[in-house]
Formats: sequence, C-alpha cells, structure tokens
Amino acid sequence: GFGERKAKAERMFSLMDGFLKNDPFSLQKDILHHVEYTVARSRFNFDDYEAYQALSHSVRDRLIERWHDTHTYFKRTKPKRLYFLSLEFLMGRSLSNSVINLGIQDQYAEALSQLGFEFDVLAEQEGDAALGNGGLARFSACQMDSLATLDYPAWGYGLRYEYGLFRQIIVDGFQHEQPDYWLNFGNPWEIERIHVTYEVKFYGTVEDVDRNGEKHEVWIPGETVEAVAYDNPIPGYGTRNTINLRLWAAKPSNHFDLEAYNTGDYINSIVNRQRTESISNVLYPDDRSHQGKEMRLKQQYFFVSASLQDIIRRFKEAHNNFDELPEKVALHLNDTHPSLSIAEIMRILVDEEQLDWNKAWNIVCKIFSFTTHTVVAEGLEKIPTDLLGSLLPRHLQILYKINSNFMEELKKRIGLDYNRLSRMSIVEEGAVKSIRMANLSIICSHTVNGVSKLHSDTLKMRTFKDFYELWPEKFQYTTNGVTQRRWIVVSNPSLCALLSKWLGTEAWIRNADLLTGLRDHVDNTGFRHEWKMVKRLNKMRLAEYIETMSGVKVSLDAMFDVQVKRIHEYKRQLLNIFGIIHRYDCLKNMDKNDRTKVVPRVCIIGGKAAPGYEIAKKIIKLCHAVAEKINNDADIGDLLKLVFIPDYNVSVAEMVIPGADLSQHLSTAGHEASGTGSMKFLMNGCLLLATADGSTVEIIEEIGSDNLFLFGAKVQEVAELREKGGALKVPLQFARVLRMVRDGYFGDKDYFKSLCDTVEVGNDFYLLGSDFGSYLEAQAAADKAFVEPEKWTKMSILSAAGSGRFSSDRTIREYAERTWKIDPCQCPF
Ligand SMILES: NC(=O)[C@H]1O[C@H](CO)[C@@H](O)[C@H](O)[C@H]1O
Repeated sequence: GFGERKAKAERMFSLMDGFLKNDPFSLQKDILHHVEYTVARSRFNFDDYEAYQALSHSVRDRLIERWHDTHTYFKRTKPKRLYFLSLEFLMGRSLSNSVINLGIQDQYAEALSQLGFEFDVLAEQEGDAALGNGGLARFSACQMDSLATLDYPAWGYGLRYEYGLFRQIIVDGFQHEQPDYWLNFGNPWEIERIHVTYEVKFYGTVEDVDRNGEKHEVWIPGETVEAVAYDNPIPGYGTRNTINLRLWAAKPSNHFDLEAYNTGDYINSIVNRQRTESISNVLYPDDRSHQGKEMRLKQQYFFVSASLQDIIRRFKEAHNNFDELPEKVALHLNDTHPSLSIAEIMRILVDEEQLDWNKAWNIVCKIFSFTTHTVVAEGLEKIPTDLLGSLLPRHLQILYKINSNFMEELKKRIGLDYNRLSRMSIVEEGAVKSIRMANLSIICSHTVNGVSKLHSDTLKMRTFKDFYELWPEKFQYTTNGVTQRRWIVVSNPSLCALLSKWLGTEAWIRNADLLTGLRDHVDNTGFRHEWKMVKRLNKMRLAEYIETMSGVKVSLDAMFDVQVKRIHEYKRQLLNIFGIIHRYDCLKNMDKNDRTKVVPRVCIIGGKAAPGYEIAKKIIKLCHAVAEKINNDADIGDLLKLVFIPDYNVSVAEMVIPGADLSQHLSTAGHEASGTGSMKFLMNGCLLLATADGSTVEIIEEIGSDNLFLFGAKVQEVAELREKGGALKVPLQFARVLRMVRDGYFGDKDYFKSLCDTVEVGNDFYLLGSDFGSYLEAQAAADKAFVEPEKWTKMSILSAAGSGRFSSDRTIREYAERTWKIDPCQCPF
C-alpha cells in the first residue's frame, strides 16, 4: 500500500546521501571510483584514455541525476512536450560542453590537477559523435542545447548509427573514406535502455478484415526488427533541466533463429541477424538528397516507428483521450527525412487505436510542424511507390488515401486546374511513380518553416508557390541559430573570459542579445588590445594544429582566411581556389618591391565531399595540387600559404573558428538556405566575405554592410545572368586562371578537365566567372582593411556585438512561441 511504498522510498533515499557533491574532493573520489569499478583499472596505474573514461562517467552520474529530476518533474506537471524528429544529430564531443553546462568546470579542473591530470588533455581523448552530415545535423544539436537551457519540455529522437560520418583521409591529395567506428571503446554519454524496445515491421501484405461489420486493414509484416533505445542526457546551461536525446538501434527481434539452428543453418541465422542490425549501421554520407535507396527508407521508417510508438505510449500513460494529443504533443519534422511519421501515426491511430479516419486526420494535422532546409526542388525527397509498396504496403495505402482526400478538397478550392493539381499531388506520376515527401509534409503540417528570411521568400515565390497561395498562413521563417555555449564558451575560453569581463556579467551566455554591449567599448583602445590578444592566442593554437596536420609552418601575422563546410559546387570552394591561384599568379608577376605591400595570407579550406560526388572530390584534389605548388615556392615564402584541413568535423571547427580572421561564404545567391557556419565565425569576431545569400542577408541587417565584405550577383539577378549563358562576360583574370588549370600548371590536366568544364563560359551554372570580378574586389577590400589593425578590430568587435540574434536560443524561443506553442517548464529541485 501507500505506507509501504513511502517507507520503501524513504529507505531508498536514506541509502543515498543526497545529491552528488561537486567540490574537488568529492569529484576526485568519484573519478577514482570509476577508475576502479567502471574502467576496472587500478587507481595507481591508468592512462589518459582511462582517466578520460572515468572522468566522463563521473560527469554522466551528475547528468543522470538531473535527467531523473527533470523527467520526474515533467511527468508530474504534464506540460505540452515537443518531439524533435531528426535523422541527423552532429553532437561532436560531450565532456567539455557537459561540465560547462553543469557549471562545475573549475571544480573538475582543480580536482584533476591535484591528481596530476589536465582537463584539456583528457578532453582531447574523446571522439566526435558524428551522427550527421553538415549544417542540418549541427542545427539539430544546437537546438537541443537551447531547448534544454531554456527549460522547454522537449525530446530529440534519431538513429544511433554504429558508424558515424566517414573519416576523411587524404592520400596524395585525394579524399578517401574510412569507417568511423566511434563506438569502438564504448560511449560513456549514452545509457542503453534494454527495457525500452519496440517492434518495427517491414514488408508483408495488408489484409482486409471484417470487424463488427466494418472493413479494417490489417498489416501482416514479412519481417520484424526490434528497436532498442539509447538515451543521451542533454544538460541545459545554468538550469537543472537535462532533457533527452533518444537514439534507436536495430536488433533482430528473435535473437536466435531456433529453426535455422535445428536445420543446422546456423550461419544463415547469424547472417539474418546482421542484416537486421545493419539498419542502424551507417549514416548516409551524402548532404544532398537520396532517391530510392531501400536501406535509407528502412532507416527513416525504423526511427519514426519506434519514436511514435514511444511517444504514444508515454501519452497514453498520462491521458486516455486522443483529443488531448494536440494540447500535449508537438511533433517537429526536421526536413522530410522523418515525414513517414505522418503515415505511421495514422496507421497507429486508425489500425491500432481504432480511431475513425477523419478524427485521426484532424488530430494529426494539429500536431505536426515542418522545417525544410532545401532551396531547390531537385533536392526534395521522393520515394518510388514500388519501393514503398513492397517495404511498407500499409503506409502506401494510407498515403494514397491522404492524397485522394486532399485532391478532393483542392478541387473544391481551385477547381479543375489539372497542372496545379498534379503539381500539388503527393503522388508524382511519370517515369518513376513517387511520393513527394515535401508535399506530404506541407499538407499535414500546421506550420512550414524556412531557415532564413530569403529562404522562406524563395519557398513562397518558387519552390512551394502553389501551397503558399493555398495556405499563406502556414508559411513562416525562423532563422537558424547556433549555441554560444559550444561556439564561444567551449571552443573559445579566452574570448569567453574577455566578454564576461567587459560586459561585466556572464549573463550573455544565456542571453546573447547582451553582446550588443560590446558596442559601448569598441572605441576603448585597451579593450581592442585585449581583443587582438585573444585572436592571436587562438591563431597560435590553430597554427600549431596546421603544422602538426600538414607540416606547413604559417606566420601569425598573416591573415587567416578560412572556408570550412561540406564541399559542394553551389558553395563554390572552386571560386576560393581560383582566387588563390590568381593571387599567386599576381605575386609571381609582381615586382619584388611591390611585394612588401602585399598582405600575407594563410588560406585554410576544409570539408568532406560525399563519397559519390566526383566533382567535389576533384575540387579537393585541385586544392592540394595548388597548395603543393604554392607552399613549396620559396620565392613566395610566407606571403601566401594554402592548407587543406582534413577530416573537418565539430571538434576541428571548435579549433579553427576562433583562430580565423576572415571566413568565406561564397554560395551563388539563392542556393544556401541559411548557412550556420557564418554565425559561429561572427560570434568569434571573424569577419565575413560573402554573397547576399541565406542568413547572410540578416547578418548584414544586424552588423551593417560596412562590417563585412560583400560581393556577387544578388538572388534576383541570378536567373537573368543564367539566361545570358555563353554571352555572359567573365573577367580576363578568370579566363587566365582557368587556362592555367586546363594547361596542367598544377598537374593532372586530364583529371581536372571535367572540373574546368563545369565553369566554362556558357556552362557555368553557379556563376563563378561572372562573380569573379566583384569577388576579387571584395578580397582587395579585405586586404586593405587588414593592414589597419584598429579598423579591422573594430569591425571584428562589431561583428560579435551583432551576433546575438543568431543564437539558437532566439531560434528556439521563436519556434516555441510561434510554431510549437510550448512553454518553459523548469525543474525546481
Ligand atoms: N544541409 C544543410 O546543411 C541545410 O541545412 C542547414 C541548416 O538549416 C542550412 O544552414 C543549409 O543552408 C542547408 O543547406
């Protein structure tokens, strides 16, 4: 009875001497406890990696404590919850971020130094959790940090890939992909939930059955797989709230195939087992969309089915009427990768919970919201109906029914405009009959978000014009953001200290708008001096890393000019490389005396190319070929260096971004939905050289166009320029550089031919040639500003001062208030 339970609870509590203490001595005890009993090494003999493991487990204990309290409080107060569904989360490392968000960094540093260890050295032992490709994936991770910090009752759901994004190995200038087996020595930041498992079905047939005189569909699966939950506590900064990122791993449903065993087909039973587990094996390494890959579709359905079964179970524990679902649950689709959830929740509500179709549909349309991260229609996901019909026969039926109901509604609204009807249909007829996942997501979501103002305008005017004209109220934009905890406090501690000193508070860490206070100090020479010292310190760290990675020694007096992001033709790394070739060519032909006036540059490029993306791989090779030439040209010396940083990931970004003077964001206007790298550079006082694309348009509004270097065609000019095709004028400098590459000046002329063809006049879809002139002017303007250190430093300070708007805290608050309609729910104990 209650009395017994109360007595048991008091006894349980009395056995624990309250919350874990965070004084250095208690921390030391806990670390050594884990050395002995978790890592199982003698406390008198363990190395840095084992110390890292023990340290991490002691931090994990403190996360779990807060995780329990937070979820106990959520359970008690039953707030409306957000479920953020994303197939990718680029979390990076957890140790530093966790101790900083727990507010016990200093205590840990003290505890470790007394044990003879350095926190930063142990932190370097951790591998990245690289469960994603690029911007979209890191966007999810930054959102989770802000959701926790702002006390929103939220969960993230995704896949626990056995292999994260491939390791990029460069051999002779060529990218090679190596498996990223990040779970090699276990992962202290996750908790396997052996009791949280769900069956996920695939293949099979759908039978019509009669139930009380009514026809019902029953799905008879051909294969079932078990989904097991792995929880990753996400601590907020300056709050006790610690939310959950639940990632699913696939396990064979019947761990042992007795029949195969009895028939001696033992090997096959293991093979089946492995085939099943392979669903959550590997992240698809392509930042572009994937059409028609069965395993990719299996991954998408596997994670949404497990997530929705888990969400519905949790809802039913506290509620017994699905009419309450929209008041208690917000489901967010991070791009179309999780959009099968629409068909899956309809299946659960209609087939399993026996709700009437229309009742279920009305509920479902109140709980979904959608963010698209794509600009161009070609990038929108489509699933061939053949593939879907064989893998998920019941879902195809449901999607056809959703579409036919929608088409009926639409005809009433727009009449028999067949072109428009077929454009808006979820089903695309044609050579490969397919399901348009974006149309499905828009039709079922109450809100459709673009990730920047320009992006949203493009969606309204072009990509989703038909839907915008039908439902203008659904379309809005919530400009992306990045978390200042990871991108300043974790990655740039010296800047963090400087900001708190001159702003006179640490409150900016939870409220980035306070960074505008830096404007009050921009004319203070003392402040500018300290600002320069912080940048130099970070440049020293980056220079050491460059020398270690590439053997190239770089001068700290040079401008560190950085372009780091996935390699993509639209991101125009080739424009950067052509600019460097031009700069080299000018230096070589320059009178020695004039060279004294040249601004020395260290050009740093980094990023992974999707394994099957040949042109992107050729860009990486050309970068190495040009670097080979320039860096070994004694005549040029320190005036120009080019370095390719291999295996660019979150941890490398944390080291590169603080050390950059200038960062480049060169996408052809109208192609980058937002871009988030630019926001991280801005927060670290790095000046931008960019096109007016994506979120850069809003950055200009915040910091003023005289604090960055703009160039290139505006979005409204691009189509017209493309029209011109072969008649397009390109500067001589561009033709000369192209000729140099074509003639083999950097070797491998045959290999680079197809790359050169992509930017040949008349074929230059991303307009590198026609933008080259203004690009060189912007570069010259950057050189001119750099030789005036006080001017440059002011621009750098004003960049950081205007970066507050690009905190993911602002992004999340806007989503919470305008899209998800959820309120903060802070755990009081
Ligand atoms: N794949 C991506 O990175 C996409 O999502 C990111 C996050 O919204 C955007 O910043 C980026 O422009 C877009 O290409």
